[in-house]
Amino acid sequence: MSIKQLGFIGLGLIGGSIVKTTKRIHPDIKMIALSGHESTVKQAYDQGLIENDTNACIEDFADCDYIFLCTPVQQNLEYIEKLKGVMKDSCILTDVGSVKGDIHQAIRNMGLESHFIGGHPMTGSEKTGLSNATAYLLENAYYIITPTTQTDPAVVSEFNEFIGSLGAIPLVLDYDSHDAATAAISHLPHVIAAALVNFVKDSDDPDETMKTIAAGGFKDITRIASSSPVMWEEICMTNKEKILQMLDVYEKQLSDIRSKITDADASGIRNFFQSAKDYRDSLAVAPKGPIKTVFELYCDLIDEAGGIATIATILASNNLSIKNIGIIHNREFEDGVLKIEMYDQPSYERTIVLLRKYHYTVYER
Ligand SMILES: NC(=O)C1=CN([C@@H]2O[C@H](COP(=O)(O)OP(=O)(O)OC[C@H]3O[C@@H](n4cnc5c(N)ncnc54)[C@H](O)[C@@H]3O)[C@@H](O)[C@H]2O)C=CC1
Ligand SMILES: O=C(O)C(=O)Cc1ccc(O)cc1
Repeated sequence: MSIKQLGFIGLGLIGGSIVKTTKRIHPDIKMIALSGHESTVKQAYDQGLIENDTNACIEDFADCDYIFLCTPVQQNLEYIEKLKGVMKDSCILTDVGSVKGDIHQAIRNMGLESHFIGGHPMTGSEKTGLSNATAYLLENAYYIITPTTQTDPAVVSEFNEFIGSLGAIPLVLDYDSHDAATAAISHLPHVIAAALVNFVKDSDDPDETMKTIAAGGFKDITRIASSSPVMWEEICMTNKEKILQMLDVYEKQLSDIRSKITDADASGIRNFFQSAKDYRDSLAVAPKGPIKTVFELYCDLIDEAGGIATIATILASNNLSIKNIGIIHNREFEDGVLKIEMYDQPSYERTIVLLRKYHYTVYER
């Protein structure tokens, strides 16, 4: 399918980032949008991103090839019925919501299964709004895709291709596995971060000693507590069962370490931290299983003529073939960094050792 027009309902951090990325990579694709605040639509128009300068009405979405629902998850559900009578036959409705079970249920209720592919970019931040959206937010992020049983595989493949063209890594999962996995690695951590912040707030003294001395560790683990309360309210309301299951298991973990501390079980305590450290340290290593493995590293480029050529020569003279190389700017390396992709794990590891030997700063991801 050649994509001519995309529609966006919601133009915040995620919707805005997809629009900005699409504009960067596919400048000929036309985009229209409606948003909670009309001023956001005007801003996007002024930035040359979308065609409309005031909120689009639902009927305007009739010519779209894909419509992206990019509002908080419960709001997304409300647009399905409105769009049903408007979408053209070949249109695919998709969403970026953090929970997939509810929207799949709503799609089934509406009889729209052959017209829907769920989506969830595993990237973002605690910030909100179009002003924080970037044309690089999706870069190298897994983008989970949850087709229905009735989505034509060819249509899923085209959608995967489009998502891949934006620099993200499409990964197909069923919606139930998605909701279980995200409850563990995203929803529960947000609950824990907020609980920890509330705990410190309630425990602090009138001089706010805890707040004053809070160091990097506390700030690292609680950054996501600054996320949108509306968004997290809606996620907890729609993934309730799975979040509760994960909370039960997590409470058991807390109670286990509590017992070890009570019993002064030194080796038990050490094992608790060692096992967490080993697993946490392994997160940087390339993923296993069905998840696509990408052997990418990032390297600060010395600001001089021939900087890339020097690195390419070092690698070539050591028989290391580069799969892909280029300067990128993304959310993590805003000032730009050299991204080098290798073909396999051994050459990835040798490249790191070699570049460090030549005093380059190398980041493993
Ligand atoms: N924030 C993050 O890091 C991530 C968020 N998501 C999902 O993306 C979706 C959007 O989140 P963000 O972009 O972060 O939020 P945001 O707060 O930055 O943007 C939300 C957008 O939806 C609009 N909106 C809200 N209610 C609306 C309504 N009833 N009608 C029309 N527009 C409405 C707002 O005006 C705004 O443009 C959510 O479903 C969230 O679960 C997915 C991945 C990461
Ligand atoms: O800020 C972070 O690190 C996040 O975890 C962002 C995030 C929030 C919600 C999602 O569904 C996916 C990613």
